[in-house]
Amino acid sequence: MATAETRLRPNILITGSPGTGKSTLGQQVAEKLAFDFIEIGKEVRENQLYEEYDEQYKCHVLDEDKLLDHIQDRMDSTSGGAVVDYHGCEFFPERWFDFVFVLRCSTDKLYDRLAQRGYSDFKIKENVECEIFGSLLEEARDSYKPEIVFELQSESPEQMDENLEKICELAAGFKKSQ
Ligand SMILES: Nc1ncnc2c1ncn2[C@@H]1O[C@H](COP(=O)(O)OP(=O)(O)O)[C@@H](O)[C@H]1O
Repeated sequence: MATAETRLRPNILITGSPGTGKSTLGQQVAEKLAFDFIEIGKEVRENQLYEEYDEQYKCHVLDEDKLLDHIQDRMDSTSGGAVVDYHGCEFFPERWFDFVFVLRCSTDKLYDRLAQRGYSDFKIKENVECEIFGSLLEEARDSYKPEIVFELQSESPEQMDENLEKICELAAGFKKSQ
């Protein structure tokens, strides 16, 4: 079972409210570093890692145990190099991640992005409120050591580029900083 001390490459978690840009940025980070991109939503859908369907939210309810079992070998591997994207973080084993990035976005921009996705008013409101309260940042700070948690604004393409640079720089310094 690998830890930060034994992993050859860092494992990276990109979290934040839905619509903040996790999958767009995660894809770019994984490509630039030649890491594996683990998009949790996609893994859950493709491998039926869910319980019942939630009519109100129009989505399946994640089965956390099934998901953790499903990605465990990749996350515990000594080679590391996983970029994980999910709008939650407290149920992952703490040892899995060397860096946790929390994307943030203003509520008006987030509203537009979620409306463009065709989300219901109910679902938009829930997600925008989650962003207003900074729920994901709080969850990340409660779940991981403060020195590995980074808050990143994700409102413009320029910020997306800056975030990509910052993550790649930190990943490159991973072993040096141990
Ligand atoms: N920094 C950004 N600047 C401008 N548009 C962005 C930014 N980040 C994401 N977007 C756009 O917002 C939408 C949601 O992004 P996405 O990566 O799917 O979010 P998430 O994975 O967090 O749900 C997409 O249309 C994406 O192009």
